[in-house]
Amino acid sequence: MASHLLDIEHLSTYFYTEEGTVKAVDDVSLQVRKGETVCIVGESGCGKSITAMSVMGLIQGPSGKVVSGKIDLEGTDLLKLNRNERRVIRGKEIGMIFQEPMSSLNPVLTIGQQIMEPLIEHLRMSKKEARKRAIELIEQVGISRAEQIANSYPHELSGGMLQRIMIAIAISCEPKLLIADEPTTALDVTIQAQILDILRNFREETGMSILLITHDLGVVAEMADYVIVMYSGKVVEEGEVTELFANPRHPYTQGLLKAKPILNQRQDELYSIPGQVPNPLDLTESCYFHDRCEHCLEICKVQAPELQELGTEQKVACWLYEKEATARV
Ligand SMILES: Nc1ncnc2c1ncn2[C@@H]1O[C@H](COP(=O)(O)OP(=O)(O)OP(=O)(O)O)[C@@H](O)[C@H]1O
Repeated sequence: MASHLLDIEHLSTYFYTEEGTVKAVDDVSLQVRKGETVCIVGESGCGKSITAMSVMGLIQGPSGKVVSGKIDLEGTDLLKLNRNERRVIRGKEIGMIFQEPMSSLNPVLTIGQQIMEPLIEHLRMSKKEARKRAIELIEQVGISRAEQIANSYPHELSGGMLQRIMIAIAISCEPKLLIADEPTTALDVTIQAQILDILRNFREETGMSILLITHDLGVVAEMADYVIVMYSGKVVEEGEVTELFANPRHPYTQGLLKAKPILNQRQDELYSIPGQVPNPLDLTESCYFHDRCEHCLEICKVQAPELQELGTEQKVACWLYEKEATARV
């Protein structure tokens, strides 16, 4: 079995607001193996982005804080590094692509300058070398007229092109891990497929790992080896993609899969999970999904279930499987 590149253990990240404490990420553990794509899925507000921002060291204090846990990248606990060491890891070992490329690019620098920056800083390239590599990277992400694009400013490019440029920047130093937070959400489906192709090809060529955050199960089906389902800051189910899609155990995962449109099949009404994600300031000791769950038991209303292993590599936090889980121990 391939070894872990990223090992997150019991991570908790909170926001201390005037209204109370938001446990955005609450005791989350997850692993990403070398060369593997792990997808984190869940509805808006489940803690997917804050998990990624915690790995990147981008949680904004003083209100936001990683309160406990370990984020281990190939033996280095990132939470023990100082700001400068973290910045080096961020550009060189871990690349990140955000949902909105426009807000991550600098409007007054050319595309070429922005791709050159990490090459000069982290790989110590000369300006000339960095410029040459920047042009190659622009070509590598499928943009023609690379020279001309390098001299353009962000506002001159389309959303799909900007997202490709973000990928070029993120992969420029050949990171071991690429974190992509909803990288295709703002794009139309054709461009979305092209962007996913670029990521997949690059993964195959370099053997990097990808941590991909999405609410789109179509993207998960295309990209993931392993899936983590989050709900209200917690992992509620996880497993190999084929196993999880074939046999989803948690009622939340089942609902997400039911809500996914099926290709070539006309559905008169798309299913959506009834109710909403609970207010993070109003969480009790219950299973957070209980009031949206068709299978709610009495215990679900008073006690949250632990994440338990079920069979090969699937884990679920749900009282419905308690007997099955203990029987296997
Ligand atoms: N700066 C902040 N201050 C207070 N609460 C925050 C802050 N940032 C995020 N949160 C809260 O943390 C929780 C998790 O947010 P997160 O952005 O990780 O969700 P998400 O699953 O990525 O959703 P989305 O798909 O909408 O980005 C949410 O309840 C959110 O309101």
